[in-house]
Amino acid sequence: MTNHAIKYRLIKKEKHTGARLGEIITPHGTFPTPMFMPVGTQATVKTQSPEELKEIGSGIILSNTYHLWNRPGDELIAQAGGLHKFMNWDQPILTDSGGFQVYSLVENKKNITEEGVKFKSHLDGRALFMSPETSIGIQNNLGSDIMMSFDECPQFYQPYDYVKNSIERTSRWAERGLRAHQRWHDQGLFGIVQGAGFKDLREQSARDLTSMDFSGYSIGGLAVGESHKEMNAVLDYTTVLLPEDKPRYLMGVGAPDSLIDGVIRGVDMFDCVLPTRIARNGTLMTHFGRVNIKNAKYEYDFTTLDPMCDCYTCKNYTRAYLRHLIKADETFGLRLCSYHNLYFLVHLMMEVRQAIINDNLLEFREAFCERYGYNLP
Ligand SMILES: Nc1nc2cc3nc(NCCc4ccc(CCO)cc4)[nH]c3cc2c(=O)[nH]1
Ligand SMILES: [Zn+2]
Repeated sequence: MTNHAIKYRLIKKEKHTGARLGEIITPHGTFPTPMFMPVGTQATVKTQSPEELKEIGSGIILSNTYHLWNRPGDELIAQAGGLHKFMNWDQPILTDSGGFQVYSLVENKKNITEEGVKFKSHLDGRALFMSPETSIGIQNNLGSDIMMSFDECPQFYQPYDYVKNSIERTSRWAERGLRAHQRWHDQGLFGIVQGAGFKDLREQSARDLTSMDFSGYSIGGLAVGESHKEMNAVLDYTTVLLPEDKPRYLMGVGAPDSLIDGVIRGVDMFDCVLPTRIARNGTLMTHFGRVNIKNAKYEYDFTTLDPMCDCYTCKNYTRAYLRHLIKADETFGLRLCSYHNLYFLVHLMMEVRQAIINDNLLEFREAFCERYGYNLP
C-alpha cells in the first residue's frame, strides 16, 4: 500500500534538536506541523464555531469514535454525508479509535479478550462491544481523514508482564484493523505504539507496527499520570524508532512545556482537551503563566488578559470582564476563555515552527518557559 490518502512532507529539521518542520496533506486540505489539534469529542469543539476555529488557525480537529457511535450513531452521521458535512467542518478531521475511552468504562479486565472489549455505555449503561473491526467500520462511516487503530492504553505503572501481553494483542488488533479498513483512498490509518515505560516493549511495539504499512504513527500510553520527565524519557527512545517520512502524533498532550518538549523529540501532532476543559473554570494560559481569572485580584483589573496575545478575546475584553462572566456563569465567558486558550496553543505551535526555521528552538524554549514560570530542569 503506497498510495496513502495522507502524506507527510518533511520540510526542514531543526539543527540542534530532533524537531521537524513539515506539512501533512489530506483530502480535506494541508496543515503545517508541528500542530496542536483542538478536541471536538462530540462533533463540536465546545463553544467554538467552525469559523472561529479557522480564525484561531486550527488546521485540523479531533473527534471521537466511541462517543459518536454511542450518540448520535455513526450510521446517522454516514446518512448525513459524513462527519465533515454533519458538523460543517471542511478541513481535516482525525478520529480517535475509542480504545482509550472504552478502558475507562470496562468494569472487569476479563471483559478484555482477544476478540475485543465488552463494556457498558456511559450514557445508559447498556452492554456494548468494540473490536478493531467495529472501530474501523465506525471511522469509515464517519469519513475522518486520519483514523486511529483500536488499541489498549495500559496505565503507566502496570506490571511488565501485563504490558507485554497488552502490546502484543494491540499489535494483533492493529493488523486486524488494517485488514478491515475499506477506504485507503481517502482515509489514512495510524498505528499506535504502546509499551508504557518499558524500553524493550516500546521497541517491540514500534517494530511490530512499522512492519505494517500505516499512514502515520501515534505514541500512545502517555499522558496517563506519568511525570513530565518519564514522558520525555519514553519519547527520547520511541520517536527515533518511527519512520522519518511519516507523521508522529503524541496523544493527549497539551501543556505548553510538554508540547515544546515533544517537538524537540520529533513529534509532529498533539491533541488535548486541556485548553477548553480548563477554560470553562476560568483557568487561562498566558505568556506569563496561568491566570485563574476568578481570583479577586482581577476584580478591578481593566487590562488585557495577555499583552502578548493578539486574539479576539485579548484585543477586546478586560480581565475584570472575563472574571465577571465566569463568576456569573455566563456562556459568553466560556466562549471567550476557550477561544483564547485554543488560540494560545495553536499560536505556540506557530512560534515553535518559526523557531525551527531559525534553528533556535532551544533558546525559544528557555525564554518561553522562563516567562511562563516553568522551572526548567
Ligand atoms: N487510542 C488512544 N487514545 C489515547 C488518548 C489519550 N489521551 C491521553 N491523555 C489525556 C489526558 C488528559 C485528560 C484530561 C485533561 C483535562 C484537564 O485535566 C488533560 C489531559 N492519553 C492518551 C492515550 C491514548 C492511547 O494510548 N490510545
Ligand atoms: Zn488571547
